[in-house]
Amino acid sequence: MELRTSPADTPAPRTSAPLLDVEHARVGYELDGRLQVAVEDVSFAIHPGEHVMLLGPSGCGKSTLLKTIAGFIEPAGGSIRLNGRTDLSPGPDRAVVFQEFDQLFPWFPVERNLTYPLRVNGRSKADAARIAAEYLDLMGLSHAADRYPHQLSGGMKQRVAIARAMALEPVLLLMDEPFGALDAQTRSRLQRELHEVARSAEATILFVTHSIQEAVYIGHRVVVLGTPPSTVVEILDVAHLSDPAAPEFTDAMRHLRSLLSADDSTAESATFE
Ligand SMILES: Nc1ncnc2c1ncn2[C@@H]1O[C@H](COP(=O)(O)OP(=O)(O)OP(=O)(O)O)[C@@H](O)[C@H]1O
Repeated sequence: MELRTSPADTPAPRTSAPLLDVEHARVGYELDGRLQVAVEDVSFAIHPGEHVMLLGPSGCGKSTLLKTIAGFIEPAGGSIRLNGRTDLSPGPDRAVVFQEFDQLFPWFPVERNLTYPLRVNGRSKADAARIAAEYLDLMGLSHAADRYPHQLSGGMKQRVAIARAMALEPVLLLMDEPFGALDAQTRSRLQRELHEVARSAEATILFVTHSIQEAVYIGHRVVVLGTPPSTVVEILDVAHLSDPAAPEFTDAMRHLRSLLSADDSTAESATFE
């Protein structure tokens, strides 16, 4: 099988202009007055409607990159442009879904968890209620609209967090291992749901994962990062792969596993599903 790859800093050509353009990004943390570099040199682009997966060993800087794109961290070098703009202070144009189950407002029922950020961002009461109902329905949560977060399973909480983020209709949805804390069965159900919902809503997504299977299933492209301080090892086109039973799907997984294990000598974790 021929795998479609693109050189690390020249993403496959697309007809539209990139929504997000990351060029030679360098990111680190100040410790004792010195910059500890987590991400050395990373370049990739995301076009409207694409789902780009960040895959790499533990500690290689996936979350750091995602937080930089969210505007929580200033890059130390290179450039990150969103719709041509380099001012990336945090805003509702980039909604973030995290791994933790406690990201919902515990004192609000599910419906209010969705309407509250919509109201804060200027939507009228009627609009917020209509949009919340639409996204709760999309994520199969209409029956749980009046429940409080503590009355939900872990999988339901993550579905609410995804519905809330999508309801903001961000230009870019940032997901940091949103299914990482779920049991295997719930995780594959949510992967299927996200696969369907994100494609039908034409959402543009940057998704951090440890799971090779998840990367190939949900992604259009997989950006593989190496050991820290990270650079891009390869960008793999997997847009045509959505059937986990297909031999091409297994071939892509095998290829990614070999890339990751070849680059895994100093990684904190060597396990990739
Ligand atoms: N707030 C912080 N202050 C200082 N160093 C940090 C901070 N957050 C992360 N780091 C360091 O930056 C590096 C990259 O961490 P990051 O969490 O981005 O990696 P990751 O690839 O997302 O890891 P994992 O897959 O285990 O979640 C690590 O060495 C980590 O210890």
